[in-house]
Amino acid sequence: MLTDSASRLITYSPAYTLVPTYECFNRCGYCNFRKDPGKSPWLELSEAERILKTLIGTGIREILILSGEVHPNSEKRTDWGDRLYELCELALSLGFLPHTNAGPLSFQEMARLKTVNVSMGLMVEQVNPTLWETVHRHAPSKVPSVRLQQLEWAGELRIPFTTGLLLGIGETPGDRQATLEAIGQIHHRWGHIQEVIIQPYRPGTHQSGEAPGFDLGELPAVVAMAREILPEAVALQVPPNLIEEPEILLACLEAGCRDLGGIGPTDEVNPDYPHPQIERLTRILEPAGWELVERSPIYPQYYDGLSPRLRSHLLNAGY
Ligand SMILES: O=c1nc2n(C[C@H](O)[C@H](O)[C@H](O)CO)c3cc(O)ccc3cc-2c(=O)[nH]1
Ligand SMILES: C[C@H]1O[C@@H](n2cnc3c(N)ncnc32)[C@H](O)[C@@H]1O
Ligand code: MET
Ligand code: SF4
Repeated sequence: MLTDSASRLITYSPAYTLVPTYECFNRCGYCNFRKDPGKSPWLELSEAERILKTLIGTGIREILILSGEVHPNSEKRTDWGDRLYELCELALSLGFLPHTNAGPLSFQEMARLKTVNVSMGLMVEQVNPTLWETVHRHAPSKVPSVRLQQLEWAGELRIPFTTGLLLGIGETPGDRQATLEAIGQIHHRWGHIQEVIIQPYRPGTHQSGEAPGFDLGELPAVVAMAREILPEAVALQVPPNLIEEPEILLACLEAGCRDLGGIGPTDEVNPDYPHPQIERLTRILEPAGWELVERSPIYPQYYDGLSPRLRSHLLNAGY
């Protein structure tokens, strides 16, 4: 049977995650990534350079800068912002394409990081404020209005943006719909949301609290709802390392998911769930008629909006 090859492409970004610091003043109950403030030495530029140089020629092109958060009022906040910027600048200078997710930023911090990132991101998680009484009880960064404000500012700044939902943290199906609608409204205003991650919470071995959990069998239906609510131009992403069952992954693709996110040596957020190898994913997808292809951390429709400098870095990286 001849399939329309264009519609059967699934994208992913060969990525490596650099962590400026694991310290975070928030304590999301489901987080296996965070360390207490002061307990995680910041990544030195010399160490980052050593790591990045080992990645040259390996096919990795995205550098995900994923960070714990220094409190906005902390006297270390400026140094933290500087370190984020310098790590992005270093990655660019070595031929990589940075994508930063460092939690909520001030407008100025975001504007500055825009100059050294081809795209950025932040999960909305959920817009249900009652999660503040449970998993987000000690996480001021997770107040829904704070997260949505970030998406607005990213739109105003014309930053190609990745966001998403975290499922299984106590939300109702209605909350999921409301979160998707909120993201859709902001995209309608600014047109900058390149992709929405539909992320199932999975328990790890380092988290501080519990979360209700999510039945992975429900994931395709949430993907289908997201496809229904969000404009076609907004790609849907699911994390293959958190979906061990090939049947569920394939059902998510049938439901409209077209992207598998950044795939690389380690999932720093969920270290208990290593990313699958591309060969294994190909073995799962191809018999079902899907072709797995590489993409850059910025989706093609946003290339023209890049600064000339970032555009040249994108071209030099082979996109
Ligand atoms: O390996 C991971 N990559 C994660 N990424 C990386 C993401 O898949 C890629 O950086 C983007 O698709 C851009 O290529 C995130 C990026 C964001 O902007 C926001 C949230 C995430 C979450 C994860 C994650 O849990 N694990
Ligand atoms: C980087 C993103 O990873 C998600 N995240 C944080 N902890 C977990 C977990 N245990 N399982 C799945 N996703 C998680 C959050 O949505 C965060 O914003
Ligand atoms: N701390 C940020 C957030 O929760 C970055 C991802 S979590 C490691 O949005
Ligand atoms: S999810 Fe992000 S904000 Fe929450 S504790 Fe972990 S690192 Fe901090």
